[in-house]
Amino acid sequence: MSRQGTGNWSSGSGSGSGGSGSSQLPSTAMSQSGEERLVVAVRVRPSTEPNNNKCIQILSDRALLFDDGSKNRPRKYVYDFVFGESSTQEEVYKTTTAPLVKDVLNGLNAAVFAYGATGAGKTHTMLGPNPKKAGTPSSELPPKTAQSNHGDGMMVKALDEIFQHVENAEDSSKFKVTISYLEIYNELIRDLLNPGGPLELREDNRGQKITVAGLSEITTCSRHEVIQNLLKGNKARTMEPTAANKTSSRSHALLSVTVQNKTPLGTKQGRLFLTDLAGSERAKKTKNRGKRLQEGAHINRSLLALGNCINALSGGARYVNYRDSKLTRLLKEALSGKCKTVMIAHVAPEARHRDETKNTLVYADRANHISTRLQNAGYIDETQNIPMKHYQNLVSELREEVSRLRSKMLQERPRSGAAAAANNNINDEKRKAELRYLREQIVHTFKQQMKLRRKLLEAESHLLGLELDAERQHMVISHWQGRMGKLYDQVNDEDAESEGNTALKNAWEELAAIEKETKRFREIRERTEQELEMCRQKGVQLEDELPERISSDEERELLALLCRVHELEADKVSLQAERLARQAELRRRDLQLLRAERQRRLCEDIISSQRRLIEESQIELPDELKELYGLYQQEIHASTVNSTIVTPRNLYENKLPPINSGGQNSPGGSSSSGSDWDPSPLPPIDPQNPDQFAQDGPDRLMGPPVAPRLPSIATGKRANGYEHLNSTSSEE
Ligand SMILES: Nc1ncnc2c1ncn2[C@@H]1O[C@H](COP(=O)(O)OP(=O)(O)OP(=O)(O)O)[C@@H](O)[C@H]1O
Repeated sequence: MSRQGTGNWSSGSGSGSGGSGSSQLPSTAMSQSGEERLVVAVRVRPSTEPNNNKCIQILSDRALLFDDGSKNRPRKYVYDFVFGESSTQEEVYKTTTAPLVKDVLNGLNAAVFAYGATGAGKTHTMLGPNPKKAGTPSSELPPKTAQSNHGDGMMVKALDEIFQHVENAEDSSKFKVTISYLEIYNELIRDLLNPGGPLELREDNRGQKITVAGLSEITTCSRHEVIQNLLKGNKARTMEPTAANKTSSRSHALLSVTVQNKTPLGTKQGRLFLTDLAGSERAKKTKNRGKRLQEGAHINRSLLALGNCINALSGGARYVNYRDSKLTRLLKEALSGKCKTVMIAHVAPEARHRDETKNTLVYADRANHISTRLQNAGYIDETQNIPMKHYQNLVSELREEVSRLRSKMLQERPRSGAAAAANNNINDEKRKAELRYLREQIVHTFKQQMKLRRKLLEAESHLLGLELDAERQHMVISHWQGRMGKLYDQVNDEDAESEGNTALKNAWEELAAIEKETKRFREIRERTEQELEMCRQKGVQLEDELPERISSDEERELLALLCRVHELEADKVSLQAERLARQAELRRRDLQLLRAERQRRLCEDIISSQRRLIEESQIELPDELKELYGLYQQEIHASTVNSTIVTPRNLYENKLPPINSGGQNSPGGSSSSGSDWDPSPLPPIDPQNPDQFAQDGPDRLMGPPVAPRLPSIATGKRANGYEHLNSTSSEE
């Protein structure tokens, strides 16, 4: 067993793809277009009341009736699956989680999360009955003596199946299974495998890769060990008795299982996220006070953030705010389409719980409308910072082709009748013409292949550019929406005249155009890939005809020529990829700079305001603060001393650097405390223009919205040389 202190929560390149894997999920969940709906199951826990006063009636394995207690007719709800009170853990597992486990073993990502009001049965489904008190689950026993593991929850069952698969594999040493297990309690992340202080959530500057700093990851080949750890983690989880549930989970628990499998093509990686959410609750009903009440508030807030994301996603919103809680940040990948996701909503059947039950059913109904486009299954990408996988694939394809041709060259082929005859009569005109024709055909196919490869690369690079443009517009939107206290909302036309609204409106429009363009180029890429595949097959077919028609030496010569062409092409693609990677990196850094600049401006804004407050209130500065101002002064001094050209402005800045962006104060300009450091050690501010910074502040920086670097897309064409990619034909 090994522990690592990394805790990379997002999946890296091991991304999901629809289609493969023997999914048992309903056909409605997967459409022909590759769009995938979030699968929603509803489980009704057994009633705890002897009377038969229930608000739920099961109609079928997909539908139920809900009676809201009013005079209205009971409402019918339809989901992907409905599990009644007598449903077993095994049934729930087989239908919801087992298909995902198969996908994970195939290198895809998948997630299951249990949702519902407190006491509705989430923990029972995910962990089994009484997980805190659980002694030895049956699954912990060696397989042959296991009597029954019917009670185990989805987590144990999934781990069990994964390890069974590994044990049954021809070479189990090629597999690596890693788990991490955390809880979010009162918006703090705790490691359940190695309990200690709260852990920090980090994300890369593109907001794509989420990591939990210091989270332990346990890598093991032993099923026994991993389940032991899971049980240990469950015991460490925060659970307290409440009026609503004797063993109420007061935290969200997130288990991540990563399976790596070494294959001849590289290491496949799939990841399964299993989440037991804390239950939503009503303070009145749970009678919670003090600490319990505070916990409840945190739980509800994060579930509200999750609900907002579900609403936004189900309504087809283009921008979804995952940032409102740690839970949504960690579940971003599960919700946003990078993996197959199943939500198991839990409800209590008793009439007295009808309000909570209704909320859950409506929530689940909304979630049922979320559809996403899954990404292809992936291999671990060593250069995760640069999305150049496509180029690497192309280069390795070409190299594979070279080695295939080489081995063909070395093969001793039996001379066919035609070839032998050819050797006997070297001047046979007909044979020569035939050979010429064949050669031309082969060369033509290879030329075509090269052309298609180039087209693919161009489309890929254009898509990369669009991705960065979209990122830029998202930054503008999040900036203005945050600034104006709005979330997810599109701009209302009525108040569109303010600067912020104009910036937002433009950014949304720009984003819509970028999305349209992205869709178009994805289609182009898909078509080109298909054409390339057809072309490749044609080439192979022509090569196979060679031995029938020409002599061994001629064949070798031709194959050697093709090898050379491929080698040159592979080198060229490598260089091209490197150049594009650098370009992409530069553009990404541009974005980082913009973001850093925005933060810097905000900091300066804060410092200036505080500074004004200090001076106006004539507060004596603490020594540490004086020291910090001194350092700040030195920093600016150093940067101006390093500047080679001395201008009146940096001469002035040497002496008295303004705290804000500088340059606006006239040399020797007045500060509220005088024109020099004495008596105040503080840099001057301009009392004539207190809003000077506000004018030059981050709003200015973020708006007017930053236009994409690529030429305008409003015309439907980008004047950057990509128009030709619209053509679907691979003809010259
Ligand atoms: N399907 C089921 N079969 C048998 N017992 C169940 C089932 N579902 C729930 N229970 C029992 O109901 C009680 C409450 O369930 P559980 O603790 O799983 O709810 P929960 O939704 O996780 O609540 P909380 O959000 O407060 O943690 C437990 O005693 C549990 O054993």
